[in-house]
Amino acid sequence: MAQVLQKRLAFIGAGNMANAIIGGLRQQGLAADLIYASNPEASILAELQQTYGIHTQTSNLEVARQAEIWVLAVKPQILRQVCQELSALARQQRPLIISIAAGVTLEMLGDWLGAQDLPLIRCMPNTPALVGAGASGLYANAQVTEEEKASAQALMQAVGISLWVEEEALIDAVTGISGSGPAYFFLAMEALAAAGEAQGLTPEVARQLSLQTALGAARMACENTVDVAELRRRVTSPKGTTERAIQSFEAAGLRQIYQDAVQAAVTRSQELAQELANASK
Ligand SMILES: NC(=O)C1=CN([C@@H]2O[C@H](COP(=O)(O)OP(=O)(O)OC[C@H]3O[C@@H](n4cnc5c(N)ncnc54)[C@H](O)[C@@H]3O)[C@@H](O)[C@H]2O)C=CC1
Ligand SMILES: O=C(O)[C@@H]1CCC=N1
Repeated sequence: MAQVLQKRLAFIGAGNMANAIIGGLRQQGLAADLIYASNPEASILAELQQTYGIHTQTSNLEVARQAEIWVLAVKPQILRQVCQELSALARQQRPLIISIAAGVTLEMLGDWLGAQDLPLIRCMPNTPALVGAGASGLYANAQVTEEEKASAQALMQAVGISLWVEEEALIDAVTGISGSGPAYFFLAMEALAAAGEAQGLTPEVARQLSLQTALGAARMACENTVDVAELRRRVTSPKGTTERAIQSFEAAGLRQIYQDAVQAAVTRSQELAQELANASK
């Protein structure tokens, strides 16, 4: 973090994910003065400015001009236009450019920015960054220096864990596991609460029991040195209630359901790359 504290950050696109990272950085004590964000919607910027005290502008160029690190946080389908808008400045200013867009390859980014020799990082974060519990995967091109890698690592570590992958294609796997992953756990919490309601609990009691159980299980899994499968076994008394529930999950093919769901997300990430490449032709 010490290194990033010296750097000015520009978030180009200030939606859900940028918000989560900015919120996490502010909670970690990063000075508001070092953070800039742009978005076409003035109302979004006003809220960000009010909540976090950061610099905001509707102009991407003005915000980018201020910063040494750019975080490209627009939807994949808009990123080409944004890169083209910033390309001359990128070549002149040579910031470290971090894209968090799903499915957008470093080669596409280089094409859209008009130069393949810019320092570019592909990063796949997730929204729990907002509460300092994010998980990010990172991949850098050959132009990124060790110092810049350390800055990107420190930036993402300020809001959670941050891991480098060895091949760019593995960012699609990261997207399928942790980028989209919070939604899988939210769905599990919704489903467990709904099952509680079906058993006669009030919605509020079912919701609280579901959420607290998810929190407790996640904390035990992360804070304990014991493997999660062993933690599961410790809940599962022989001939008891959990055993029946786990048998029901296994019979329904839950493990395969996870494999299929992650594969669907990874395939979509690859498809996005293909669609964006076709649209660039
Ligand atoms: N939401 C998530 O959980 C995650 C999202 N991502 C990636 O982050 C990126 C942003 O996703 P979200 O924040 O969910 O989307 P979002 O739609 O909430 O945010 C994008 C923002 O960009 C703004 N925008 C539109 N055109 C613009 C332009 N020309 N210049 C600047 N800003 C512009 C929009 O007004 C919007 O506020 C996507 O590429 C997505 O793949 C990555 C990991 C997780
Ligand atoms: O759903 C999406 O496409 C983005 C990328 C990962 C999480 N949200």
